[in-house]
Amino acid sequence: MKVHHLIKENSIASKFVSQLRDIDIQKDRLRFRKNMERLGEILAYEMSKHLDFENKIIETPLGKAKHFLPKDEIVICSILRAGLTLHQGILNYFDDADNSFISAYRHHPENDENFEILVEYLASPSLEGKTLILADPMLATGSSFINVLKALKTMGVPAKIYVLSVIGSRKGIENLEKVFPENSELWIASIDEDLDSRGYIVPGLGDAGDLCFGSKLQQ
Ligand SMILES: O=P(O)(O)OC[C@H]1O[C@H](OP(=O)(O)OP(=O)(O)O)[C@H](O)[C@@H]1O
Ligand SMILES: O=c1cc[nH]c(=O)[nH]1
Ligand SMILES: [Mg+2]
Repeated sequence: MKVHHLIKENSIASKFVSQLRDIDIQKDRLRFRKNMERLGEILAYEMSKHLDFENKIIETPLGKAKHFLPKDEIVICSILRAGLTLHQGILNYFDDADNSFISAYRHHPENDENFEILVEYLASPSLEGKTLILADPMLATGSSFINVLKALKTMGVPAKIYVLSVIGSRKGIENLEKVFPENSELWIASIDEDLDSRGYIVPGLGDAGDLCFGSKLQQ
Protein backbone atom coordinates (compact mmCIF):
# COMPACT_ATOMS: atom_id res chain seq x y z
CA MET A 1 0.00 0.00 0.00
CA LYS A 2 1.46 3.32 -1.04
CA VAL A 3 1.13 5.98 1.70
CA HIS A 4 0.84 9.69 0.79
CA HIS A 5 1.51 11.72 3.95
CA LEU A 6 0.17 15.18 3.20
CA ILE A 7 1.65 17.39 5.90
CA LYS A 8 5.12 15.92 5.58
CA GLU A 9 5.45 18.87 3.22
CA ASN A 10 4.25 22.41 3.92
CA SER A 11 0.52 22.57 3.29
CA ILE A 12 -2.49 24.58 4.46
CA ALA A 13 -3.86 21.16 5.49
CA SER A 14 -1.60 21.45 8.54
CA LYS A 15 -3.54 24.49 9.78
CA PHE A 16 -6.88 22.68 9.48
CA VAL A 17 -5.54 19.59 11.30
CA SER A 18 -4.06 21.78 14.06
CA GLN A 19 -7.49 23.38 14.62
CA LEU A 20 -9.13 19.94 14.80
CA ARG A 21 -6.66 18.98 17.53
CA ASP A 22 -6.78 22.21 19.55
CA ILE A 23 -8.68 21.54 22.79
CA ASP A 24 -10.33 24.99 22.70
CA ILE A 25 -10.96 25.45 18.97
CA GLN A 26 -12.35 21.91 18.56
CA LYS A 27 -15.27 22.78 20.89
CA ASP A 28 -16.75 24.85 18.06
CA ARG A 29 -18.64 22.03 16.27
CA LEU A 30 -19.36 24.09 13.18
CA ARG A 31 -15.64 24.85 12.69
CA PHE A 32 -14.71 21.22 13.49
CA ARG A 33 -17.07 19.87 10.81
CA LYS A 34 -16.01 22.56 8.34
CA ASN A 35 -12.31 21.76 8.83
CA MET A 36 -13.07 18.05 8.24
CA GLU A 37 -14.91 18.98 5.07
CA ARG A 38 -12.02 21.18 3.90
CA LEU A 39 -9.61 18.31 4.54
CA GLY A 40 -11.92 16.03 2.54
CA GLU A 41 -11.52 18.47 -0.36
CA ILE A 42 -7.72 18.59 -0.04
CA LEU A 43 -7.45 14.78 0.23
CA ALA A 44 -9.75 14.42 -2.81
CA TYR A 45 -7.66 16.90 -4.79
CA GLU A 46 -4.37 15.12 -3.98
CA MET A 47 -5.94 11.74 -4.77
CA SER A 48 -7.32 13.05 -8.09
CA LYS A 49 -3.76 13.22 -9.47
CA HIS A 50 -3.65 9.40 -9.29
CA LEU A 51 -6.80 8.65 -11.29
CA ASP A 52 -6.78 7.54 -14.93
CA PHE A 53 -7.17 10.41 -17.36
CA GLU A 54 -8.39 10.54 -20.94
CA ASN A 55 -8.27 13.18 -23.63
CA LYS A 56 -11.57 15.01 -24.24
CA ILE A 57 -12.40 17.80 -26.67
CA ILE A 58 -14.59 20.51 -25.15
CA GLU A 59 -16.52 22.80 -27.43
CA THR A 60 -16.40 26.42 -26.26
CA PRO A 61 -18.39 29.28 -27.86
CA LEU A 62 -15.19 30.18 -29.77
CA GLY A 63 -13.55 26.89 -30.61
CA LYS A 64 -12.34 23.58 -29.26
CA ALA A 65 -10.27 23.02 -26.09
CA LYS A 66 -8.36 19.83 -25.33
CA HIS A 67 -8.61 18.57 -21.73
CA PHE A 68 -7.33 15.56 -19.85
CA LEU A 69 -10.21 14.48 -17.62
CA PRO A 70 -10.52 11.68 -15.04
CA LYS A 71 -12.30 8.64 -16.45
CA ASP A 72 -12.57 6.47 -13.31
CA GLU A 73 -16.03 5.42 -12.21
CA ILE A 74 -15.87 6.50 -8.60
CA VAL A 75 -17.77 5.23 -5.57
CA ILE A 76 -17.20 7.18 -2.36
CA CYS A 77 -17.81 5.01 0.70
CA SER A 78 -17.81 6.64 4.12
CA ILE A 79 -17.87 5.06 7.53
CA LEU A 80 -20.60 6.43 9.80
CA ARG A 81 -20.65 8.63 11.79
CA ALA A 82 -17.44 10.63 11.63
CA GLY A 83 -16.92 9.90 7.91
CA LEU A 84 -19.93 12.03 6.95
CA THR A 85 -18.10 15.35 7.11
CA LEU A 86 -15.14 14.04 5.12
CA HIS A 87 -17.61 12.55 2.63
CA GLN A 88 -19.11 15.98 1.94
CA GLY A 89 -15.67 17.42 1.17
CA ILE A 90 -14.82 14.59 -1.25
CA LEU A 91 -18.24 14.91 -2.89
CA ASN A 92 -17.65 18.66 -3.41
CA TYR A 93 -14.94 17.70 -5.92
CA PHE A 94 -16.35 14.40 -7.25
CA ASP A 95 -19.92 15.63 -7.47
CA ASP A 96 -21.11 12.98 -9.93
CA ALA A 97 -19.69 10.00 -8.01
CA ASP A 98 -21.85 7.16 -6.70
CA ASN A 99 -21.95 6.80 -2.94
CA SER A 100 -21.93 4.08 -0.28
CA PHE A 101 -22.55 4.40 3.42
CA ILE A 102 -21.54 1.83 5.98
CA SER A 103 -21.71 1.81 9.75
CA ALA A 104 -18.85 0.57 11.90
CA TYR A 105 -18.74 1.24 15.58
CA ARG A 106 -16.84 0.15 18.63
CA HIS A 107 -18.98 -2.22 20.68
CA HIS A 108 -17.84 -2.67 24.29
CA PRO A 109 -19.45 -5.99 25.37
CA GLU A 110 -18.17 -5.79 28.96
CA ASN A 111 -18.50 -2.01 29.23
CA ASP A 112 -14.71 -1.78 29.63
CA GLU A 113 -11.77 -0.86 27.41
CA ASN A 114 -12.12 -3.97 25.21
CA PHE A 115 -14.13 -3.54 22.06
CA GLU A 116 -15.08 -5.25 18.83
CA ILE A 117 -16.08 -3.49 15.60
CA LEU A 118 -19.67 -4.08 14.52
CA VAL A 119 -20.80 -3.40 10.95
CA GLU A 120 -24.60 -3.26 10.83
CA TYR A 121 -25.67 -1.00 7.97
CA LEU A 122 -24.54 -0.99 4.36
CA ALA A 123 -26.05 0.84 1.39
CA SER A 124 -23.89 0.54 -1.72
CA PRO A 125 -24.01 0.25 -5.50
CA SER A 126 -21.96 -2.47 -7.22
CA LEU A 127 -18.22 -1.91 -6.78
CA GLU A 128 -17.23 -4.20 -9.67
CA GLY A 129 -14.42 -2.55 -11.66
CA LYS A 130 -14.94 0.80 -9.88
CA THR A 131 -12.50 3.09 -8.10
CA LEU A 132 -13.51 2.76 -4.46
CA ILE A 133 -12.71 5.71 -2.20
CA LEU A 134 -12.94 4.68 1.46
CA ALA A 135 -13.22 7.64 3.83
CA ASP A 136 -12.95 7.93 7.59
CA PRO A 137 -11.15 10.76 9.42
CA MET A 138 -9.57 8.50 12.08
CA LEU A 139 -7.37 5.47 11.43
CA ALA A 140 -6.60 4.28 14.97
CA THR A 141 -6.16 0.49 15.18
CA GLY A 142 -7.33 0.14 11.57
CA SER A 143 -10.09 -2.34 12.61
CA SER A 144 -12.90 -0.20 11.20
CA PHE A 145 -11.34 0.05 7.73
CA ILE A 146 -10.45 -3.67 7.80
CA ASN A 147 -13.96 -4.79 8.83
CA VAL A 148 -15.52 -2.46 6.28
CA LEU A 149 -13.31 -3.91 3.54
CA LYS A 150 -14.55 -7.38 4.55
CA ALA A 151 -18.21 -6.29 4.53
CA LEU A 152 -17.85 -4.68 1.09
CA LYS A 153 -16.68 -7.98 -0.49
CA THR A 154 -20.32 -8.84 -1.30
CA MET A 155 -20.56 -5.72 -3.51
CA GLY A 156 -18.07 -6.76 -6.22
CA VAL A 157 -14.34 -6.34 -6.79
CA PRO A 158 -13.16 -2.73 -7.24
CA ALA A 159 -10.39 -2.00 -9.76
CA LYS A 160 -8.64 0.21 -7.19
CA ILE A 161 -9.09 1.07 -3.54
CA TYR A 162 -8.04 4.54 -2.40
CA VAL A 163 -8.28 5.21 1.36
CA LEU A 164 -8.64 8.81 2.59
CA SER A 165 -8.13 9.72 6.24
CA VAL A 166 -7.07 12.69 8.36
CA ILE A 167 -5.14 11.34 11.37
CA GLY A 168 -3.68 7.85 11.55
CA SER A 169 -1.47 5.92 13.95
CA ARG A 170 1.61 4.11 12.66
CA LYS A 171 0.27 0.83 14.03
CA GLY A 172 -3.09 1.31 12.28
CA ILE A 173 -1.39 1.95 8.94
CA GLU A 174 0.75 -1.18 9.40
CA ASN A 175 -2.42 -3.20 10.10
CA LEU A 176 -4.05 -1.93 6.90
CA GLU A 177 -0.97 -2.80 4.88
CA LYS A 178 -1.32 -6.45 5.96
CA VAL A 179 -4.89 -6.77 4.69
CA PHE A 180 -5.55 -4.33 1.84
CA PRO A 181 -4.70 -5.31 -1.77
CA GLU A 182 -1.18 -4.30 -2.73
CA ASN A 183 -2.27 -1.72 -5.31
CA SER A 184 -4.33 0.19 -2.70
CA GLU A 185 -3.14 3.68 -1.77
CA LEU A 186 -3.66 5.77 1.35
CA TRP A 187 -3.82 9.57 1.55
CA ILE A 188 -3.50 10.74 5.12
CA ALA A 189 -2.99 14.27 6.42
CA SER A 190 -1.11 13.45 9.62
CA ILE A 191 0.55 10.37 11.15
CA ASP A 192 0.82 10.10 14.95
CA GLU A 193 3.11 7.76 16.86
CA ASP A 194 0.93 6.28 19.60
CA LEU A 195 -2.32 4.59 20.58
CA ASP A 196 -3.53 4.58 24.20
CA SER A 197 -5.00 1.58 26.06
CA ARG A 198 -8.50 2.46 24.74
CA GLY A 199 -7.25 2.45 21.14
CA TYR A 200 -7.30 6.25 20.85
CA ILE A 201 -4.68 8.00 18.75
CA VAL A 202 -2.12 10.01 20.79
CA PRO A 203 -1.86 12.98 20.49
CA GLY A 204 -4.78 12.62 18.01
CA LEU A 205 -7.76 14.85 18.63
CA GLY A 206 -10.11 12.85 20.88
CA ASP A 207 -13.35 11.38 19.56
CA ALA A 208 -14.04 12.63 16.05
CA GLY A 209 -17.66 11.40 15.93
CA ASP A 210 -18.49 13.11 19.23
CA LEU A 211 -16.76 16.34 18.21
CA CYS A 212 -18.78 16.43 14.97
CA PHE A 213 -22.16 15.39 16.30
CA GLY A 214 -22.18 15.18 20.12
CA SER A 215 -21.52 12.31 22.50
CA LYS A 216 -23.30 8.97 22.26
CA LEU A 217 -24.09 6.34 24.88
CA GLN A 218 -21.53 3.51 24.94
CA GLN A 219 -22.95 0.30 23.43
O1 LIG B 1 -9.18 2.42 13.48
P1 LIG B 1 -10.17 2.09 14.54
O2 LIG B 1 -9.52 1.59 15.79
O3 LIG B 1 -11.25 1.18 14.05
O4 LIG B 1 -10.83 3.46 15.02
C1 LIG B 1 -11.26 4.42 14.15
C2 LIG B 1 -12.76 4.50 14.15
O5 LIG B 1 -13.21 5.12 15.35
C3 LIG B 1 -14.07 6.20 15.02
O6 LIG B 1 -15.38 5.80 14.94
P2 LIG B 1 -16.24 5.44 16.24
O7 LIG B 1 -16.23 3.97 16.48
O8 LIG B 1 -15.85 6.31 17.38
O9 LIG B 1 -17.71 5.77 15.74
P3 LIG B 1 -18.40 7.17 15.45
O10 LIG B 1 -17.85 7.69 14.17
O11 LIG B 1 -19.83 6.82 15.36
O12 LIG B 1 -18.11 8.09 16.61
C4 LIG B 1 -13.52 6.65 13.70
O13 LIG B 1 -14.40 7.46 12.97
C5 LIG B 1 -13.21 5.36 13.01
O14 LIG B 1 -14.32 4.80 12.36
O1 LIG C 1 -8.43 8.45 18.36
C1 LIG C 1 -9.53 8.01 18.00
C2 LIG C 1 -9.79 6.64 17.86
C3 LIG C 1 -11.01 6.24 17.46
N1 LIG C 1 -11.96 7.15 17.21
C4 LIG C 1 -11.72 8.48 17.32
O2 LIG C 1 -12.60 9.30 17.06
N2 LIG C 1 -10.51 8.87 17.75
MG1 LIG D 1 -16.41 8.27 17.66
